[in-house]
This record gives sequence, C-alpha cells and structure tokens, in this order.
Amino acid sequence: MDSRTGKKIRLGRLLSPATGRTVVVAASHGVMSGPPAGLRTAAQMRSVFGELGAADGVMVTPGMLPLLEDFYVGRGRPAPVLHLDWKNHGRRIYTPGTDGRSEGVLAQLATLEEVAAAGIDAVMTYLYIGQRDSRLERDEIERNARIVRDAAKAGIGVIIEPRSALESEGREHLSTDVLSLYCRISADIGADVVKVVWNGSVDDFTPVVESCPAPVLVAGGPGGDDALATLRLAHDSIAAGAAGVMFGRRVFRAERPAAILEGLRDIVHEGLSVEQAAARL
Ligand SMILES: O=C(CO)COP(=O)(O)O
Repeated sequence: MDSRTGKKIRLGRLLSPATGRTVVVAASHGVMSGPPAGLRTAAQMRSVFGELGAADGVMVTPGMLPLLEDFYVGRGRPAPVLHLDWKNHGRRIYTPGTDGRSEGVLAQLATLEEVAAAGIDAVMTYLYIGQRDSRLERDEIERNARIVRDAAKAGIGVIIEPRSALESEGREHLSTDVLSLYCRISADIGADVVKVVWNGSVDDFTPVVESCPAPVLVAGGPGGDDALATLRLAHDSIAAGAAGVMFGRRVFRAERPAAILEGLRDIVHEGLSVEQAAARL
C-alpha cells in the first residue's frame, strides 16, 4: 500500500476516470484579492455552494473549509480542492515603478499532511515565473517542486497554475509560446493537472495543450454575466484539447450558478454544442 494509490483514487474523483474530463469551480478568490463579489458573506457562500453540487470539484481556501465542510460530505459530492497559497498583488499593494511591482511572492498556507488530514483530493498552487529578480523565480520553482514532492508522499493531486509575474504590466503573457513554455515547465515540475488562462482562440490554445503532457484546465477570468460566452469558452477549451474548465467568477457570480454548471457539464462531459447546452439552461 502506498501514496500512489491515494493519488490515483483522489484524482479519479476529480477527473472522470473514463474520459479524463472535469468541471471544477474555483471559489477561493478572497485570499488573493479580498472580499469577492458573490461570495462576500458566509451566508452568500453557503447559498452559492448550495448550487454547486454538480461540479466535479470545488476549490476553497483553508480558512473557508470548516465553514463549508458539509458541502463535501456524502456520496457523489464534489471533490474538495484546496487553494494552497497566498500571493502578493502587485497592482494593488505596491507603488508602480518600485521593485515590489512584480507579482510572484507566495506563501504556502498549509502543509500537505494537513491537507491530507482534511480530506482534500487536490491542491492548486500558482507558479509565478518571469520575475525581474531571478532569485524569486528560483524560489518559486523550488517551492512548487517541494509541493509536488510533499503531495506525492501524502497521496494528494497537484494542480499548478503558471502565471507571468509581469502580467499586470501587460507583457506578452498570453502569447502561445509563453503559455506553452509555462505550462510545460509546470508539467515537468510534476503537476498532475495544469490550469491556465485562455489566450483567445482555439488555434492559439491548441499548441499549448499539445505540448503539455499533463491534462490542461482553462480558467474563466472575470467574464461577465453572459452565460453564452461562458459556455462558448468551455466549448472552445474542449475543442482545443483541454481536459475541462476551472471557472470561478463566471459560475459563482451568475444569476443561477447551478444552471451554468449544468451547461458546462453538458459541454465538457456530454459533448453538446453551445446551442444545445444553452437551450437547456
Ligand atoms: O481558478 C481560478 C482562480 O484561482 C479561476 O477563477 P476565475 O474563473 O474567476 O478566473
């Protein structure tokens, strides 16, 4: 008996063992950017979570897990995913033009032993790369490699989301080459799953997925309340070869999160078109 089995069982709850596909909801934005619209109060969180039962996994922070733990209890419930790190927020906290402007200083919020004890199936960690100070970049690579090793020992799945430390300056962080580089580094460090921002089109995203041997999930971004645009993004993600989506604001800020989630499942798991999924909303 060893931790490889634990990881297999846990990842099998998150990604369909038959197809490798998944629909995950991210609901951990508070630790990055303060009170999130749609999830500001405990009552709002409980109400939104009441609509997320159809997700394959739902990501929360360590501090919110006790508040929401009942959501995960029971047969067929979504897999608990933990947002493992805090990160600085370049634009908000630092004065532009100072050295602190680069994002990419991170702190790990829990040990992998604590994560395993809490019943978590997978953790998500950022990998901030491209800092001006290469020591920060080295620290980030080491931090992620350590998380991967600790998670392997604890039998926990690891989702790495690579981000450019200079993206708030509008650098080339969405080019196909840069995303391919970042995703591939994440997979080579040992991510079980790579989550990444969408770069605009099926043609531009397909090479990113093709050159990343780990399954790729697409993040939603701010979006709006345009349900059709959310379904289209999911459809394009699958068309580009992604294993699924990991959407946050597009789901929890929606008027009817449960309906959006059903639409996402129709597309990711059932192969429906945007129009077919929208007709069932
Ligand atoms: O996983 C996510 C944030 O960690 C995705 O969230 P958004 O879809 O709101 O960008």
